[in-house]
Amino acid sequence: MSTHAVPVEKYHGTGNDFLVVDAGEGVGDRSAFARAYCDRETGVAADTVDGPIDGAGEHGDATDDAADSAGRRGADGVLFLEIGERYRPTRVVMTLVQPDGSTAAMCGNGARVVARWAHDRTGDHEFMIDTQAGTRRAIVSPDGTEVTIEMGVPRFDPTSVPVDRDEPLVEEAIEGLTVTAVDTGVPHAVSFLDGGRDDPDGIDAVDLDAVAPPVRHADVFPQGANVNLAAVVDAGGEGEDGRDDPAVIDQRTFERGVEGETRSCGTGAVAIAAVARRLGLIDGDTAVTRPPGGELRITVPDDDHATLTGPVAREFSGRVAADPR
Ligand SMILES: N[C@H](CCC[C@H](N)C(=O)O)C(=O)O
Repeated sequence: MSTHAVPVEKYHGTGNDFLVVDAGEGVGDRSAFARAYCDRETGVAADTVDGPIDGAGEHGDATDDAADSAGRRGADGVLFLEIGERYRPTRVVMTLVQPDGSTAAMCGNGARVVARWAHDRTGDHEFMIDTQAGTRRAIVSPDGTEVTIEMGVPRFDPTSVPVDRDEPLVEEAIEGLTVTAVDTGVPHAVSFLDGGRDDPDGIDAVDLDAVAPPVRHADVFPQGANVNLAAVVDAGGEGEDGRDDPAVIDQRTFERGVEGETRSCGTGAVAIAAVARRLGLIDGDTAVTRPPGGELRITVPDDDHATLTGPVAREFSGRVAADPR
């Protein structure tokens, strides 16, 4: 059993918040670490860590932070990162361990946080992020506050998601929701409803914590699924200047591994845009999704990789015990 202290940094992307730990810090039981420190009632907060860590600023130094998730105790996961600065561009191997102790192959907002963390360390603006779903290129904006990730091509085929079907699962009734299944690095079920956030009977009227678990655990998803509710607010398409205006889509996501709703989900945003495009619900191939924690910009060109863009903010740093027991 190891009792040494481990430097941690907290970041969030549109309210999807993560602890970042250097993989070389020797955390033995990563699942136990994530279960303890991600807990929303007893997990880590700026005032519970010993800090700040060397060269990483003071507690609460994230003056760029706009979302109201800053200061929330716990996190949506722990990113264990290994940075390879001898490569050009710099590579980062990313492993996301979730609050239930499981590992997710990919995480869009997590990857955005990874790029910002690597930017804060190196000053570089381009990175290759190695995930269990493949290598993803990341670009950090000139001022460091926004990150774009190349997300791969969304896949509907049953083997990729996976779904227990011979054909893609499209607009099928699953446990009370009408669902389309897509792989954006992790499995997603997407259900479009009629009303957006402004509609009193729209997506915010749904009790997601009640509706999502039966879909998340449905037999048709052998590895489970993240469950998204979406509503098209504006279909986008050609604007007055002849260029495509992005579609606007309200988003809510119940995440596997968190086993609850998160303030934002990047792979979910890409899944929603890809399904909207496939079902002909939006006119162009660009969309803005509006999860509770902010706004994400997505492109889903036909037969090409999708992209995900949005803000990332740094919350605080400090040290926690490697073994939380
Ligand atoms: N929040 C993440 C998704 C994590 C995926 C994970 N919840 C799973 O599939 O088990 C995102 O921004 O894409």
